[in-house]
Amino acid sequence: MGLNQFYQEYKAKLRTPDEAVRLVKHGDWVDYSTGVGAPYLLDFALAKRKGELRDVKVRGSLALSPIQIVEQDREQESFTYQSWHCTGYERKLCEEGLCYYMPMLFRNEASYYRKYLTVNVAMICVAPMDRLGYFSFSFVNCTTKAILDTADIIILEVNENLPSVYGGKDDCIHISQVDAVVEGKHPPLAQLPTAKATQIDEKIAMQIMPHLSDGVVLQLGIGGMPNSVGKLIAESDLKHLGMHTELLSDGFVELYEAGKLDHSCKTLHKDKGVFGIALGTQKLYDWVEENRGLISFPMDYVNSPEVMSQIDGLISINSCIGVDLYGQVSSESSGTRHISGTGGQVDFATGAYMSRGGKSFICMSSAFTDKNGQTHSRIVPKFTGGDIITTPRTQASYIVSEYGCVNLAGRSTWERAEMLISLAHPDFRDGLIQGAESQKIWRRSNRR
Ligand SMILES: CC(=O)SCCNC(=O)CCNC(=O)[C@H](O)C(C)(C)COP(=O)(O)OP(=O)(O)OC[C@H]1O[C@@H](n2cnc3c(N)ncnc32)[C@H](O)[C@@H]1OP(=O)(O)O
Ligand SMILES: CCCC(=O)O
Repeated sequence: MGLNQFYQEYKAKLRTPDEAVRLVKHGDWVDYSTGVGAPYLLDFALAKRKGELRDVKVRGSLALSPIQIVEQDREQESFTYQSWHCTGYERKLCEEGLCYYMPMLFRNEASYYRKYLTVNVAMICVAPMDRLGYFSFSFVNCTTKAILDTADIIILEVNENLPSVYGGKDDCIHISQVDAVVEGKHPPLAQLPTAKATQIDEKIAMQIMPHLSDGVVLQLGIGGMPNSVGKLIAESDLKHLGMHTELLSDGFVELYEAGKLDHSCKTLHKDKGVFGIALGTQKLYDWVEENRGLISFPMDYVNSPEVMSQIDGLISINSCIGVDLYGQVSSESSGTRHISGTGGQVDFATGAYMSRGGKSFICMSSAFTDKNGQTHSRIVPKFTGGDIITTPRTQASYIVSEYGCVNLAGRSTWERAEMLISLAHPDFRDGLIQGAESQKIWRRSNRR
């Protein structure tokens, strides 16, 4: 078989975006690829069919740029959009009733597709085809293969800005498996810069440092705080660190540049950093491109607690919106206001617990100041406003604020209340004690 054959097949399947989106029918479920790999040309073309199509449901995730089927159809005449994990943009859409969240555990998302979901048309962005007819999923291994395996019709959008990225499993698709290909000019890749570390972030990171040692394997979650911890580790004396993370973010580039990250002590995938999706700045994207020290895997592998149980010293660092005195962790909503998603938080809390020497840290500043300048304690007696519980109290382990670090695992209700109140801002402690007393989780002998 001549190599030229793949180019011929590519040419035969090449369509304009307008031609390709003609494959969508009334009532279809359409899947868009995730994050920095979201389709751009196909989205614009599909949005042009507003008013003509009826009841088309589009699934997406971690959208960093405006989604045209939403923006061009705010009346939802033709399209309904739902997301597996909301960015700041999608959270605003949720508030306007233009986006609906799909609850999930990231390790299970692929199996939802394989077991239950219908995908009539998959629209997936990929790197340009290689000489053997393969398209790399680039920065978005994630759940891409499961979506494609489920889809009746596969349309690839080649994004010239997406590089080929090495993967251990489910990281590419062959031209022979595809129905249509589109190509065209794309804007530069969207970036998600890490927020600058605050003094409170640094104090929180200081609470975690005594739990780390040479050779530990890190997972850093989404948001400013986990990345601040990464920065502090980069400035420490720690060495020979490893990476096994769902989200590969800029914090890891800092660790690499500081000479800390060589994966040499890993008990699984020694010498290789493992990730599911890369999302950050162009500096991160440049580092990941054809980097033989990194391998992407699908989320049902990266986030599998059984896989994590084979990694000694797995340290998971994530953040949350608030915690109640029972130890329930809310990380994806504030009351009924949807903010982000469960993502991999529960997967990593479970897996780090199963890792020999592993630990799961969930971090927060003790208080939050809202847009009106009002300060609220993140530690509350109980959740009352519809706040979604992300990590249940049975799975919560180390909780960290700038005032300390406590381990809730195995602790009774009164011990939890006492430990969590010790993490609260002093201004809120008396109120929390009163709450604990009225909820009958405060011992007479508890410290005041
Ligand atoms: C496993 C891996 O490798 S990655 C997986 C880890 N995944 C998770 O942990 C999933 C759940 N966690 C998350 O989604 C994030 O870590 C978060 C949301 C908890 C924090 O992320 P950050 O980006 O640091 O959040 P940030 O401080 O910017 O707040 C996000 C929004 O929540 C709002 N918010 C945050 N805390 C509160 C609060 N206590 N009350 C009300 N609103 C709040 C903020 O105002 C902001 O809203 P805005 O965009 O309208 O201004
Ligand atoms: C990729 C980030 C999603 C999550 O929070 O798990």
